[in-house]
Amino acid sequence: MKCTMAQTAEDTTAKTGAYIRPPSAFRNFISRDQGSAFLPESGRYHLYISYACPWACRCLSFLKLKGLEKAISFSSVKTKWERTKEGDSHMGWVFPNSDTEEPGAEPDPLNSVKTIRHLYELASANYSGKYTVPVVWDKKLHTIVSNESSEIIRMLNSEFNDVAENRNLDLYPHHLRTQIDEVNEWIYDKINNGVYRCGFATKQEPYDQVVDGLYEALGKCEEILFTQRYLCGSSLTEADICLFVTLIRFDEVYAVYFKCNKKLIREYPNLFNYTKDIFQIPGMSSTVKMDHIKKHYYGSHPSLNPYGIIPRGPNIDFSSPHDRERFSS
Ligand SMILES: N[C@@H](CCC(=O)N[C@@H](CS)C(=O)NCC(=O)O)C(=O)O
Repeated sequence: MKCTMAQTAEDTTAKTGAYIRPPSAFRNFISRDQGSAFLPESGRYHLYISYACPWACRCLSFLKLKGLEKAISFSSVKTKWERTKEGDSHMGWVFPNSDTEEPGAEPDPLNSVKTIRHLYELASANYSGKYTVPVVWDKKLHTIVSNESSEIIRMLNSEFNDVAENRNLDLYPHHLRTQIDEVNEWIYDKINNGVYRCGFATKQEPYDQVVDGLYEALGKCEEILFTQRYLCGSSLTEADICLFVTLIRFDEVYAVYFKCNKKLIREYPNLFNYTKDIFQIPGMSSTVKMDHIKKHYYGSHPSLNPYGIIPRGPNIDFSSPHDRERFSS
């Protein structure tokens, strides 16, 4: 590690040149169980996201698909990382000063702080990890409940059913759990995190290793999606949302920015049509703000893109027709 305090993504590259993602620190679970410190009450929680961030957009997707917009508020930070404290070189997520400064981003509605870092400092005075989104904030106890997307999506899926408009939608159903866990594991390692490990590698060898694994895994997905509509069969599950957030960013950003250009998603017929299929599920397109995605990645890591130029293309139309209905009975 290059530094121990106020880390950003670029700081988490080991001496070997391989990018290592540190674990999340706030791991409480909102639960319906009696005696839980965090009960799933309507109006109690706020989800802080960045529309650019795939991990945060997993959570936003669950919030939308489950119909939790009235029960859980959410807001997005600005696209580009900025200085989070005077006299400190840390760069991170910041809130705009007004609703009009950057469309889609809002000033902090709860604590009137200027940065996500501030929220972490409010929640824990001696916090020394990364200041990441997503963050689930508890308005009642004035603290962070969780900053781990894989756990936040489980809470949104199962614990808020009393207040969810789509309470019958179960994206992690019992009979598919083993299969979803198994798929998630290699997709996370080789694809979701794989693109970052390609992009943030600082030596050729770790890049070569990861990029090969990434394309093996994409090939495997392409094969699975040749015979079935979704990763775990005929119904949408958590595994699909987790893959989607990476696929939707792939050709627009990762192919160029993270050097994942061996093959584009639009060159895989099944993966490309599948991405459009999920994008077109009601609620999902509102989780994709491509201007936020492009401005963030191309503008927030000066060591990867010193001039911050945003490539013009390819501007894919994910709302165009797809062929996935061929699997409907
Ligand atoms: N394990 C976390 C990872 C979240 C994460 O890495 N978020 C990135 C944005 S895509 C972030 O906020 N990075 C801030 C930084 O690196 O300082 C999760 O899945 O929730």
